[in-house]
Amino acid sequence: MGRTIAVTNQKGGVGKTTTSVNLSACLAYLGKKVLLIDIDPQGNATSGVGINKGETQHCIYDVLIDDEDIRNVIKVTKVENLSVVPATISLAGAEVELVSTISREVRLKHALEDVKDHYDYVIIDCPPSLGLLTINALTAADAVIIPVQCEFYALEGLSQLLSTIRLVQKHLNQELYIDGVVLTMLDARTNLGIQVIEEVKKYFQEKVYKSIIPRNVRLSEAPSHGEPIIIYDPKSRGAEIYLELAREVVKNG
Ligand SMILES: Nc1ncnc2c1ncn2[C@@H]1O[C@H](COP(=O)(O)OP(=O)(O)OP(=O)(O)O)[C@@H](O)[C@H]1O
Ligand SMILES: [Mg+2]
Repeated sequence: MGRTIAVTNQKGGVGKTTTSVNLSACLAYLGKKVLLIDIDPQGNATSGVGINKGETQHCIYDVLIDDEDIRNVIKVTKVENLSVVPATISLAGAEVELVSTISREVRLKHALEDVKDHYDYVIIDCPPSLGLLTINALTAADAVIIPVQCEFYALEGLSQLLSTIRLVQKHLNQELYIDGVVLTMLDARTNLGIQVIEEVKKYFQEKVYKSIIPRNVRLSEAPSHGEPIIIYDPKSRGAEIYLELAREVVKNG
């Protein structure tokens, strides 16, 4: 049976999308069948795997709000084994529209029931908020990956995220667990980065992945070419480290 993993942190710009796209592509590279779900109205994961948002008719919005069959929304990507459920700007309205919708927290979970078992991994790229879109992701997921940026305010907001996860566990998804915390954008030249690593390890202990993602220019360039790093520059440090992370995730189950 496949595993569904939500990549989440309500803090903006910590590496959620970079991790979702590249972890998905690396899992696919390892021979796993992967479905990447973009549930962020910014649609960065969608364009990050080479899907043109302007030419996308249906997106995750139609699934969540209009009960469109998710199978009609899935698109194949140029990465073998990797498909995507795209997001477009129309999703921006969903957060408000969901409020008055029946079973508003379980819409994604129900939509995935038909397709989940066709994939080894379903990876969900969450928006930078703890609203209903993220709640849908946490309710549909088996596990959570939390990217934490190696910078001064790294731990800020994490207690709010953890209490949201606990609330979801209590009321919506008892089985939800944290697969791991991934440290991102490490600048190894600074002491600050090392301090943050120690602090995060003290807090999350063995939940911190051994693969720590360094700042890598190739990782920041790849999205503008619509390619995950494993395609854009497979020999780069960014590709190596996301492949290592993918192996850790596979080892976890
Ligand atoms: N390891 C890295 N090295 C260099 N640049 C990176 C790295 N990880 C992410 N970036 C860049 O940092 C920016 C933010 O990353 P990303 O979009 O993945 O964060 P996010 O958490 O998804 O943001 P948002 O909260 O807006 O969805 C992007 O421009 C991305 O290209
Ligand atoms: Mg993002």
